[in-house]
Amino acid sequence: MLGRTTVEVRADGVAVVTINNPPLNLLSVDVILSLKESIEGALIRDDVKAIVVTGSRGKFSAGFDVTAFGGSQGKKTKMELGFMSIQIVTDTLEAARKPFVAAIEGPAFGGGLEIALACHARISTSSAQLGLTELQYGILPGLGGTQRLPRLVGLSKALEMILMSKRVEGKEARTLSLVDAIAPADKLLELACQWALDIVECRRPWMISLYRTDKLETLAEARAILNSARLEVQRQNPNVVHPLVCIDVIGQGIVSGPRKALWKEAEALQELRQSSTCRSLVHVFFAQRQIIKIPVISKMNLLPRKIVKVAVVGGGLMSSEIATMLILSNYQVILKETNKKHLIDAISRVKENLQNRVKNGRATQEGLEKSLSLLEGVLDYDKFKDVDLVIEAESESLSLKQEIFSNLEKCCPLHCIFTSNISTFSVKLVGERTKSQHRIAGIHFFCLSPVMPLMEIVHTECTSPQVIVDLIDFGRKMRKTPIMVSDRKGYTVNSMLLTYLHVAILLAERGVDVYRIDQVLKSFGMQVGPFRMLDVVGLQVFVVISKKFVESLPDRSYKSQLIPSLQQDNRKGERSGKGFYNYDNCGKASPDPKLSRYMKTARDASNVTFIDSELTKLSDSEIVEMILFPALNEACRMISDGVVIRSSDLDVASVLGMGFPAYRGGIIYWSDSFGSTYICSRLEKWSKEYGVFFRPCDYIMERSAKSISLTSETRQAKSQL
Ligand SMILES: C[C@H](O)CC(=O)SCCNC(=O)CCNC(=O)[C@H](O)C(C)(C)COP(=O)(O)OP(=O)(O)OC[C@H]1O[C@@H](n2cnc3c(N)ncnc32)[C@H](O)[C@@H]1OP(=O)(O)O
Repeated sequence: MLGRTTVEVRADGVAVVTINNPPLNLLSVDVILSLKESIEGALIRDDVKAIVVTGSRGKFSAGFDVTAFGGSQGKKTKMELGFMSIQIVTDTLEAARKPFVAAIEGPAFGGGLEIALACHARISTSSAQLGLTELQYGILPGLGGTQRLPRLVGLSKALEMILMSKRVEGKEARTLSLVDAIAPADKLLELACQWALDIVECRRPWMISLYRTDKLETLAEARAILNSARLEVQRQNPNVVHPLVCIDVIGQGIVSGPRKALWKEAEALQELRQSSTCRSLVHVFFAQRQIIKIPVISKMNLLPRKIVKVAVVGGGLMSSEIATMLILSNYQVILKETNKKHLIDAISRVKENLQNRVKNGRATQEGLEKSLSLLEGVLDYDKFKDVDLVIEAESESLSLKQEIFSNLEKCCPLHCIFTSNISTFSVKLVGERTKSQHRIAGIHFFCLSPVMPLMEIVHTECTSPQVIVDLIDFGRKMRKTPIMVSDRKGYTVNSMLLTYLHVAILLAERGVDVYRIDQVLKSFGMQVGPFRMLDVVGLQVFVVISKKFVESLPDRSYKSQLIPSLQQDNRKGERSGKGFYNYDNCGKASPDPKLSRYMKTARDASNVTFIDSELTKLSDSEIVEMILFPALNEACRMISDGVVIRSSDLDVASVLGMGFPAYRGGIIYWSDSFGSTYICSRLEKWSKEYGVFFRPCDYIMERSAKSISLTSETRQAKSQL
């Protein structure tokens, strides 16, 4: 269907071409063809002196509809190479004999921003969002962005923005010279039209981004910058090619001229959009958008209630981290402890967290003071009468938690939501002694929560839809991705993670080198290997969470003395300077040759009398399978138990909560590259050799028997939502 742009010619001779494909004005071949038609129409009209391009309803354009990318779907929109980028954007728009100005409000991402880059000037609002986000989908900017952005903001900045899919706000874009002026939303169109007329009257320069050189570094500098960018992406992401391809295309423009490079960009886009990396990343993108959709509740059209004041109960490490996140998200926070010294310690930790942000340039001293002014420490419940949300983060004692919830019911207003930052108990059990079950839920921030983008919302069968809507909104305001899980003793995403860590310990105890395991998993694409992860999380935290897991699910966990033996020697992980690795003053990790000593102690304690030569001979891919299939097994249990709403939620959870590589699509999606039969047979084999820990769950066995993939939704999930 064509006709996704409109044209209005104003009395002053400016034609306003509006991209009109709500809600986000996404681009498609049809929209681009309609844009071409509108532009050509305006160019041949004698009464049109200049053209302003904008988007309808306060949104410039969020770029191409990414469903057009990735494998077979991508082929549907295959068209003549370079048609959109060269024929339309470059030769029709940028080369036009009338000036074009982009008026940008809201999102201008990917192809949307690329259209704006080809205009002769750009005006935006200060809160507009601009970015070339294509690499996040395994492709590269395909409408000339690889050539125009470096020419507008300089090569270094452009590389940073493109390689990291970085989004900037209008005001930052102005300082980068990405936009020429900032205007308030209600004056944006007026200023853009005036600017366009000023270009006609030669009062402002007519800039063609593609041929600008004033911001480009010298050739020698450019080569050095490109080389270091190549090394960095190879170091960070050795398994994907699209960042390197993108750097090459940018480099070609600088060395051989932008026109030639536009062709190379078009060719590269054509190829990359059909890659499995693109398919996986597009899957993760949509899975992430799906995750907050709860079919039953969506139909109720409930609006989230405003949460202003949040109380955090408990003064431990986790509480300080939660309080820090809350004040950084501008919530008023009460931090409650029972003991004055603990309260002072907790507040000091919050201050320390904030000071670290100032030290590493992520916040200013003024910002620190503003954040701290939102925090109040208390020793009783007097100030709880107007809190909207309580997050209980006390130590893992059921009776203590139950007592706190009973007190909350007495001291908080009726609308207040009670949550527990739970990891090992059922939320229902925690709230059992109250009559407020409808407003009780779990919120699970993960270890190292300020950097972990995942937040679990644990609902019971009594949690009200309104509370769920409120908590999803709360999570998003905290810039977390909320995943809804049903009450299952807290072992949701953690059960995947713990299984992953337990099997790594099992292999290490039976002779596979710890550092090899880490290196293999890192090469596979995990953010960090399991042992490095244990050090980062802290061995004590692992022991506390793991203990309950082992107690409740002895068949699905592996008991080892490895970690206790390290702890006995004061090796507690990165924070203590030693764990599985040694850490220098800058936190750099290096392997420790003395580790074998602890291995021996652990082996003796577990009665593992010999090093398993079969295991020491495992290939890299076998190590990956042996460590990740049990986690996948756990994920499948969650699907069949209805803990999550849909299997793709666990793909997101594995990426954001475990550090699973997004370019493999998440743990369930990845399983399709093996098939259920292979996975089941491997688990069965290991189960015979190394114990029930590896036994495949019914879900995998059933699917294997029928040769059905683990991702296909043949059975209605049993989620309560
Ligand atoms: C050739 C070119 O160089 C290639 C490109 O242009 S690649 C595309 C670049 N564009 C992007 O990266 C933008 C991605 N989108 C976003 O970041 C966010 O959607 C946004 C910040 C623009 C808006 O966020 P928000 O208001 O929260 O809305 P959000 O829920 O994310 O999106 C609304 C709907 O649009 C969909 N959507 C958003 N961007 C989309 C895209 N680029 N393609 C397809 N669908 C998209 C979402 O899936 C969602 O669909 P649903 O309602 O059916 O679930």
